Amino acid sequence: MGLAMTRNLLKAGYEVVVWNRNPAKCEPLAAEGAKVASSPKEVAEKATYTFAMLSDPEAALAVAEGAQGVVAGLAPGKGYVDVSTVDAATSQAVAAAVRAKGATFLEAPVSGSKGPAEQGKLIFLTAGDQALFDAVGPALDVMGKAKFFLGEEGAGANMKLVVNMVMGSMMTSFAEGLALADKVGLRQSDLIDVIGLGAIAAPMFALKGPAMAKRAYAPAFPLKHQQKDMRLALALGDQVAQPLPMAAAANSLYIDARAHGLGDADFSAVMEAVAAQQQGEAKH
Ligand SMILES: NC(=O)C1=CN([C@@H]2O[C@H](COP(=O)(O)OP(=O)(O)OC[C@H]3O[C@@H](n4cnc5c(N)ncnc54)[C@H](OP(=O)(O)O)[C@@H]3O)[C@@H](O)[C@H]2O)C=CC1
Ligand SMILES: O=CC(=O)O
Repeated sequence: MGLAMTRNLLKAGYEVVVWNRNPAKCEPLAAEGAKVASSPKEVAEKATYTFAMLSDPEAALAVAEGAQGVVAGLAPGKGYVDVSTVDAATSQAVAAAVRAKGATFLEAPVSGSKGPAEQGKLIFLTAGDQALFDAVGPALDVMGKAKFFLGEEGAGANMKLVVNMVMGSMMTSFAEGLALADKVGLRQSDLIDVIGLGAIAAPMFALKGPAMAKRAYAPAFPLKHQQKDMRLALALGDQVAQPLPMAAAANSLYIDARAHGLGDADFSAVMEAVAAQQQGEAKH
């Protein structure tokens, strides 16, 4: 995600300084004009606005608050925009550390996958310092097709988790539908067409369905990240005493798929966990 988003900033003429834990991943961006820093701290020292796109809460905290982290390089007049999908508590902790340095903070998780990231069509779900939202608005417009400012930090993270909880449950339901159709002798391609013509049509089903029918899962949104989002959404439900039985059932399928080595496959590979359950039943 970070690679595609940075490419769009470079194409739009922004001067960009990049860092990645595995430095080899910076090489294509360096070839396209980005400068490479040796730490997140150096990025924050060199840039006015620092963006982070990281896997999970642990990574977000390490990169923000580590000895060579972003916060160490911040100063008044600078801003930090974290576009990773994390929970509200992580975002709030980072916001406090950023503000203690006199800088501003915006959480801005994105909806939309690898394709929208490449096409500059992400949806930003932001919250935090509105002045920073206004300042980086033109850059968000380069990377995305829409941006929402939702209030205090935590609101963007919560919105993202709710959206991805719905998406994750939709995907498991779709996988079960494909499996059931196949078991009763229906063509999965017919099911995809029928769903696509009716009120439950969704771009996700049209995009992922044909590959799922072939049991092919080239990664766009890694399954391990979808499972992380289900886990964080369920924790959010616990915090506010909102039962989420559908999401809990879906999460157990993602956990199953992860345990079977599918964490780096696309999240549609949850189909394999559904299929494995079918085979398990057949043996009994
Ligand atoms: N892919 C998608 O379709 C979408 C993803 N997202 C969210 O965006 C985020 C990134 O997703 P994506 O790009 O797909 O994920 P990747 O797994 O491809 O990238 C994760 C990034 O986090 C870095 N990282 C992980 N742990 C650490 C750490 N401890 N310290 C420093 N860096 C670390 C990785 O570095 P390294 O390269 O060194 O491993 C890598 O740069 C996730 O939060 C995901 O949920 C949101 C919308 C869509
Ligand atoms: O977080 C994933 C997405 O597709 O959005």
